[in-house]
Amino acid sequence: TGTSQKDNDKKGPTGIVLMNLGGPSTLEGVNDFLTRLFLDPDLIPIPFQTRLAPIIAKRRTPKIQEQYDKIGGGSPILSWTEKQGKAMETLLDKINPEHAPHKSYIAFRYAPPLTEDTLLQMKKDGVKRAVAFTQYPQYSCSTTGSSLNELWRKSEQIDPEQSIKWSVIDRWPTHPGLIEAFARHIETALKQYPSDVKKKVVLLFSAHSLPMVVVNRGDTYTSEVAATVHRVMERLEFSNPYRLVWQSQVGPQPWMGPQTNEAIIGLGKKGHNDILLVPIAFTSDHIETLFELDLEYGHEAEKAGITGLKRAESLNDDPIFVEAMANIVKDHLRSGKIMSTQLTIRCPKCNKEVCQRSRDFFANQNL
Ligand SMILES: C=CC1=C(C)c2cc3[nH]c(cc4nc(cc5[nH]c(cc1n2)c(C)c5CCC(=O)O)C(CCC(=O)O)=C4C)c(C)c3C=C
Ligand SMILES: [Fe+2]
Ligand SMILES: [Fe+2]
Repeated sequence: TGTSQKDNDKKGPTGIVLMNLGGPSTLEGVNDFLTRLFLDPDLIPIPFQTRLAPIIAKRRTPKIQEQYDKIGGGSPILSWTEKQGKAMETLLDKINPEHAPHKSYIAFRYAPPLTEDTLLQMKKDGVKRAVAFTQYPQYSCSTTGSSLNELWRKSEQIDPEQSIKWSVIDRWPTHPGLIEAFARHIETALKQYPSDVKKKVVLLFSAHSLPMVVVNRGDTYTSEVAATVHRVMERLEFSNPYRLVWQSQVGPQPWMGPQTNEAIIGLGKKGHNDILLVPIAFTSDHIETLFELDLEYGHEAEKAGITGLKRAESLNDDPIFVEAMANIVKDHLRSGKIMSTQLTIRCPKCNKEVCQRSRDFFANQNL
């Protein structure tokens, strides 16, 4: 009929918004990146935040600039995300023609492209249906929760008429494609060890740590990371000894442990010379893999006499991983669900109701 033809004309592409923390592409971008990060109460609540955040960021900038300098002058996360998005989009048009054309967008929380710029671009492109697809496989209020809250706030400003209908993929810690990609990267890395030590290599899964105050208010991140690890080990038929450890804690308060660097040294003391680090909570390379794991811990291990420390490659633009991304989106779009899960409940001690707020926003959408 005439009406449905008109509706089709107005349809526009299906927008797939890849949400992540982001990183500074250049050294000049480090201060802005850190300022946005320390301004985020969903990540770090600080008293007098708007006044103190720029001061803390400025003080920390030289140290972090030095780290980005050592990994090539900036974070590679934007270029990896662009590659992943383009490849996913092409694949989706093939495997999911009923929602074609798909168009991928990026919304970083602390570095360009920021949520507001992406929303403006989506309106320009005539997007009416969009999926907020977190790039953190495991949910945390401090990461995906923060990104969803930002999307909620900026949508109210930029799209008050709600011309874009949203749905959310908020976690995918045990997706078979993700597990397969991790498992293959581990198998590839294990081949670099001599055949007589291969079975003895300790797989040290390493995830970004979380402050214990966040863990203790019921954040699901740590258990979802453990779920990923368990599935990967199942897929590998528990071929090697393994542990889950936590890296990159900042500041003096208690964080989830054991710490990755202490675990490496501890294993060394017990006579384990062959250790494979597996970054398990972030899919692309970033400062934590390239600087902290490779350079910093690599150096510490060397000093302790450990000669067999290696790292599994990040998933980056691995076709198996990109296929997993496309399948996650396809299954989600076909399910007709507004949230990929309904697990995002109010944090018992989270006064800001960060998770609840984003759920209410998306639950009110009529797809
Ligand atoms: C799944 C990943 C991450 C979780 C969980 C996470 C929680 C978290 N982080 C901070 C504080 C900082 N994080 C910083 C950098 C940073 N964080 C992640 C990932 C997670 N963070 C990444 C990938 C990066 C680096 C980006 C890159 O390009 O490499 C920083 C800035 C760097 C620094 O100053 O050391 C801070 C600060 C908290 C407090 C937190 C949980 C509440
Ligand atoms: Fe972090
Ligand atoms: Fe919360």
